[in-house]
Amino acid sequence: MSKPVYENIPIIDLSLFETDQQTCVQQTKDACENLGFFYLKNHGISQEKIAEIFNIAKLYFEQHSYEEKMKYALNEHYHGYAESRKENLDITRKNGDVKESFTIGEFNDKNEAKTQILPPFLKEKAEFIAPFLKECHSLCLKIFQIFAIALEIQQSEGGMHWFEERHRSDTNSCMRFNHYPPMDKFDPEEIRAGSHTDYGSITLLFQKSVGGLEIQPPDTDKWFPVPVIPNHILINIGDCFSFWTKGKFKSIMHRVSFNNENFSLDRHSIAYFCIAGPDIKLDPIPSKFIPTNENDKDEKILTAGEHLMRRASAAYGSY
Ligand SMILES: O=C(O)CCC(=O)C(=O)O
Ligand SMILES: [Fe+2]
Repeated sequence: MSKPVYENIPIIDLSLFETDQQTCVQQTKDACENLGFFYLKNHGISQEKIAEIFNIAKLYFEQHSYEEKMKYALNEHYHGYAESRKENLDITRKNGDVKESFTIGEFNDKNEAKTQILPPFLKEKAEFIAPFLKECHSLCLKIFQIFAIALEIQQSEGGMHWFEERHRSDTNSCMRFNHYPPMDKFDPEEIRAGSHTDYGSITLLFQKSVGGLEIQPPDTDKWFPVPVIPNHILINIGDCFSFWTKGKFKSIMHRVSFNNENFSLDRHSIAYFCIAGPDIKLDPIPSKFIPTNENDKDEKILTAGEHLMRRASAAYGSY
């Protein structure tokens, strides 16, 4: 029997930002404080482009041998190809995740990859992939405006542009194609993506037909399925927002598991990880909602780059 669907994942209509900003901001604030996950509709990225990026990812995985893929294995930025079991998102588990992935970093204005050498197949598609990444990034910047308004960051501190400024250029943002191959038999000991929180600021997750994503809402030890809703992007808060808001915005555990219905099916997903510049500090933001106290001064403040590298190296081991 399938598990009940968690019914409280909010759906935010981004067109409200233009027509009823107050409602949009309040709904988003509630979503970030309660669950840290929400669906976005009317987000402005066309379904045709999303279908095309899934198509590119699928062809990349299908049309290249293991040896060919490994020529572009993960580099020092953790960009590139990661074979099945390479990543182990839940470091308490023995076996790695049953998935292969390809991570693409930022492009320059000439649509050239800045952080890696792309395999010829993806390089040929850069005219499509680079603007798609930029569109994802612009959507994230718009979401950050909503967050800054929600947190009432003072004009003198940067106001609604506070988070945007920290994600302007030369960030560690990246897009990851995930391919979860089918299993011959259902084995409850295996997992497609171990339980984890995301390391960056926010993640845009594009899901497609086959589900399996589950979340663990705050203060529970239960897992709830996150259904795929066509034409909606799933947004989740990453660790950096939890640091910036002292836990007010939730970065919650999620995983992709096998179940009796999906173990024999191929699964594809695409994540855009929006990550701040490497030197951006993760200290509490100037907001009346985030109290500061004397002890804050004694705490070692991480940068976004330090946090990312710690978590990525734990999950991937050596590159
Ligand atoms: O594939 C998915 O649905 C989720 C993947 C995920 O959580 C991640 O890559 O951080
Ligand atoms: Fe994740």
